[in-house]
Amino acid sequence: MTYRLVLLRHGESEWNAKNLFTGWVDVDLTAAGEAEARRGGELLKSRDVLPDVLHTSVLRRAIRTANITLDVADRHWVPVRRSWRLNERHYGALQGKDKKQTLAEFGEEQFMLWRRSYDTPPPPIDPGDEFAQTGDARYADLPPELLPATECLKDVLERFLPYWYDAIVPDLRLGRTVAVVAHGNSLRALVKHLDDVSDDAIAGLNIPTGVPLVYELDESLRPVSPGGEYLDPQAAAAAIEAVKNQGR
Ligand SMILES: O=C(O)[C@H](O)COP(=O)(O)O
Repeated sequence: MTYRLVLLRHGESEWNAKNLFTGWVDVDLTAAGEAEARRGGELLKSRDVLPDVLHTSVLRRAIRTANITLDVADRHWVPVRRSWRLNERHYGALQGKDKKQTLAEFGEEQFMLWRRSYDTPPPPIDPGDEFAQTGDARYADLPPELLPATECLKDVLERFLPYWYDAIVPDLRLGRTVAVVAHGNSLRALVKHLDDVSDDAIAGLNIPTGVPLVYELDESLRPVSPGGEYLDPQAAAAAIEAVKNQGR
């Protein structure tokens, strides 16, 4: 038996369009991002990849992408579960900063370390910063030690995996087609786990906005085809290049 998993990064957000580091700042989709979400739903419907359950983060750009995509695929009625554990990587003191300016100020090596390395987090955000999540109601029940001030990708994987094993895997084992609608870096963390990508090689992996990535998983929940299959490979390749070159 194989298990079907659909990964989808939210559509273009307002801060993606402005080239700002976003992290846990709760920005909305742009009109283009909404159109990407609709296209994602059309692709799922046309390829008969129909989610039976969906897991997403507690951030608007992912939640709205999930709602639009499900609606277009006529799957608006399936259960949706939300967790902070699927949030984008917390970008620390870089939240709200311009990517181009950050590259110019700190140079290529530091920029790439903060943006794409496995275990180098950006500087922590000050709790009083306008882009910090201090007092955010959605994290009120979170033990303080779990609320990040910054994260590297390793941190994201460590807080994602409990949800993967406790919430997503049981849905897969029931034979359900499971959609995970999340963020560029939380999905990079999951892909690293699924495809066993090395700590060095993960720096070269980028996830496009709005293009469904379908994995068929074997009994050990390992991909039958490493890397999965984008339902629109051409759109995915173009969007991946755009993500890779952000800030340049
Ligand atoms: O949080 C952000 O800034 C974006 O969603 C992801 O940004 P990145 O592709 O620069 O990591």
